[in-house]
Amino acid sequence: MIEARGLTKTYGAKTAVYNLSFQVRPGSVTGFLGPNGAGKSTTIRMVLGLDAPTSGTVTIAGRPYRQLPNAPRQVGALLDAKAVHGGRSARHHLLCLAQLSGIPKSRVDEVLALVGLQEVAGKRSKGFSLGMGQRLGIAAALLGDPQVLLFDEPVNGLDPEGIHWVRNLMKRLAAEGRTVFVSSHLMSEMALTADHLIVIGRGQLLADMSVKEFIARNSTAYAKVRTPDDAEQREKLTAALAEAGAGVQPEPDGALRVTGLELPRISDVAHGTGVRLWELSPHQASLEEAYMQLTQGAVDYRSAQPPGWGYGQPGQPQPYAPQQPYAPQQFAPPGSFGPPPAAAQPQPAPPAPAADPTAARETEDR
Ligand SMILES: Nc1ncnc2c1ncn2[C@@H]1O[C@H](COP(=O)(O)OP(=O)(O)OP(=O)(O)O)[C@@H](O)[C@H]1O
Repeated sequence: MIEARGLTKTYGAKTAVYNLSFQVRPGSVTGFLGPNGAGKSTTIRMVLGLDAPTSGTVTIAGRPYRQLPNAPRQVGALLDAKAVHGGRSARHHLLCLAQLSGIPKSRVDEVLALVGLQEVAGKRSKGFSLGMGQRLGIAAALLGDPQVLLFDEPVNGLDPEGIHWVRNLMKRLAAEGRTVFVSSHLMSEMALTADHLIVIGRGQLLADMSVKEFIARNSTAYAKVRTPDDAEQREKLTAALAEAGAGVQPEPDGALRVTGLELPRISDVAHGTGVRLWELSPHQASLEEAYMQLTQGAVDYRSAQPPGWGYGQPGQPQPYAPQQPYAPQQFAPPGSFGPPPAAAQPQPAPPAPAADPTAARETEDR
């Protein structure tokens, strides 16, 4: 198990991670999510003893990484797949690592086979594609047959077959009772791979719960209602639904997104106003939508998108919206067809978040 308690890391005036406490348990895949600059890599580096916490602790099996006896056989990590001596072959690279950690040579061919690199094992890794480099990094992480595995963006650069392979590998490792901690930006992939999520924003914990609970808490179920293609009918129904207490938003495809009323009630209202329905279907947000909802106030870098794009309410401008203060653990109650989660209430400001995303990184500890 990995356990962080009050983990904090500052670089000069910059607080990268603040008071983070969580546990990563064996037997499941735990996804580690957060917008760019949230502090994921810094956290992983502290778990691995590569950065020292400013305060707080993080342990693996009860000890800080640096105090673990024979750490490479207990903990495997993929951090930066490019951090390989390009002049060495894949086999040579793994042999060097094995030798340094007292791992038998025979294990090298085992992991090469496991990641599907046997045929190119004698080739210099500088000629490797991004995907092959990722596989080599994963092979290195598995070398010591460790119980605890950390993967920072493991599917980066992999093709669909590779992504599928990594997904199954993570699940298999967890099913063997290992602790698997994976950071990723690919929500759709995390939804398929992870059992549990730890989400951070601006260095602070936003959520620590199962994927299912995360989606239920951070998204609002809604009904999609489609009338015949007739503006008058649609307006009539919109007015009647609003009068019955529903929230109604037009969707880009002409349908209506209705919250706050159960499906039978929507049907009754439509019937009462004499509007025919061509569609009345329940919808639940995806992990990606739930994640966007939760982290919208914790992103440092936001790109311009046309209004109506993404999960926000159609018509409300997304681009250049002022950053909302975010409220860790503030959720709309789970439930069907409720109103959209209330905007996060202002919280005490997190300590010294980066105001200027273009500010140069300090190089301390790197
Ligand atoms: N050595 C350093 N010196 C100064 N600031 C740093 C250093 N390392 C990280 N930071 C800052 O700490 C914050 C967290 O960075 P970190 O790389 O941990 O985020 P991340 O969640 O891994 O981001 P990404 O998803 O973009 O990889 C960022 O604002 C980053 O600029």
